[in-house]
Amino acid sequence: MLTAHTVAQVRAAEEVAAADAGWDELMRRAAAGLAQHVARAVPATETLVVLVGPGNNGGDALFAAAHLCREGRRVNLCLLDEAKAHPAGLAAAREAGAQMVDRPEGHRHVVDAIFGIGARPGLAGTAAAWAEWIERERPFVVAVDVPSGIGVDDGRLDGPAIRADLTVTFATAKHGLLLGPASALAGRVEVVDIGLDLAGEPALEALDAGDGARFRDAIVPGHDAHKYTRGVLGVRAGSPQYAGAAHLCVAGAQAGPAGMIRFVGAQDLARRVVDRAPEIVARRGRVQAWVVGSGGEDSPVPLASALRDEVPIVVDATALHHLPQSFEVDALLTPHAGELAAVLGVDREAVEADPLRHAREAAERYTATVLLKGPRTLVVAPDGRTRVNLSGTPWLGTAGAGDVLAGFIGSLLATGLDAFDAGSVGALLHGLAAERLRGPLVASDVARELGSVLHDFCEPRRPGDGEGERP
Ligand SMILES: NC(=O)C1=CN([C@@H]2O[C@H](COP(=O)(O)OP(=O)(O)OC[C@H]3O[C@@H](n4cnc5c(N)ncnc54)[C@H](OP(=O)(O)O)[C@@H]3O)[C@@H](O)[C@H]2O)[C@@H](O)CC1
Ligand SMILES: [K+]
Repeated sequence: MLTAHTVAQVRAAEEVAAADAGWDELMRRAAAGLAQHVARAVPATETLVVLVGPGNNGGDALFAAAHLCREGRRVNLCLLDEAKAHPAGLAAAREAGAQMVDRPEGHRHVVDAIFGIGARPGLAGTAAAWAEWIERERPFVVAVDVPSGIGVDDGRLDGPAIRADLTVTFATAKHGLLLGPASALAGRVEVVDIGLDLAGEPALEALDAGDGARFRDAIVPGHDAHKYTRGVLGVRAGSPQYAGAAHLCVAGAQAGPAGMIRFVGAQDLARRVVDRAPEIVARRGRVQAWVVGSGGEDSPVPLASALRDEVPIVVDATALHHLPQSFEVDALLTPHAGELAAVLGVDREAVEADPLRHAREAAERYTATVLLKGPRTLVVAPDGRTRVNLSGTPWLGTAGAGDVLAGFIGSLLATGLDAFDAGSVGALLHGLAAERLRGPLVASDVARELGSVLHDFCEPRRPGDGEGERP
């Protein structure tokens, strides 16, 4: 799992660590970690150019340059302002053999240490010209801590910024590496431990494929499990106009861990669902969770009726039009930006400009977890805990993908995960399924892939497992 914190949180933790270890030691750790990552990512035969700004971000990179020179690498330095470059770092890099150059042009490998967490968004002057050169020539770029020029805390872009292939960030990721338009400039994110203690601080989290162990016990059936102990999911989705949504929501649910699915809907639709998926029980009865709304009729009845069961619920699509004032069960709302805008009575553009704030507002207002779909899906609990989903590809922007997601999350909910975990695990695996399929893809493909993605998440191969044991 990747975690991200705000600049204020990082600064406060740095003060504490520096009081103990000293500022020079923190920079030494940052530089050593940075040098290691650069050495791994860039072939030893290539000449690097380091773009050095006026602050400690430049200092980190200058000490890293000294490391790399001592390992026999060729490193050139391009200073934004020689008078302001970190003096000790500059001396160390030059003594180790780094050469000064006037411009980065001609290099294919770049270290961006213009600005770090001390920066305002947007680059100007020479730094902006460097960003434009990178945009044009697309050398391989390693950003130090953050790509220079991004809004570090909000992921905002306000003018030119550096586009990186790899960001080597210190202590924790920063919000702008995971959220908003800036997140598209971060590339792969690697975290270097410099000894800051952020353990008690609320964090923005991003689950990854390696996090299955913490959910395995809740998801994988034990040896004595039967269909009812695994959880029963009720699905109330689809309508005469959107019969496909019922099939896709059910397909997503069937890929999940619940033991049984009940489908509730008009007789004709229910018959068609059972024709395609004979495992489905088209009869009311007890359920451990509900999914309501995907492609469903636009009426208050389905949600109100499901809420009477007092079990956790996924509220999707048309059901979002009929929200109660506040939820008393563990609820997950799954809007996209337009739907969330309608829920909050604001413009879609406002939600797109600041998705996190709006998702938090809705979560608090309705006492529900909000899963805001988008290029970086957010999952926000009513108490403010927040996860961002980093998996997926743009091919996932396809009709019916949301119906599959709602069904799949419903199944996770029925099996016992809470809305926050079910939403974030569901979004992660849905995205991983799309990554495996590459593209173009359709929503049914995603539903078919999800079962095996869930299996690998919960029971990854261990070293020593025979190849080819599993299909
Ligand atoms: N503290 C620590 O212990 C550790 C810190 N570490 C490292 O330090 C980094 C933070 O360093 P930092 O605070 O010196 O800020 P940094 O981003 O390098 O530069 C700020 C300078 O840039 C200027 N400036 C900003 N924006 C601008 C703009 N748009 N256009 C033009 N100028 C702009 C700004 O000017 P000012 O706003 O003050 O006028 C100021 O002079 C952090 O990211 C990490 O890499 C690690 O070593 C671990 C230990
Ligand atoms: K940087």
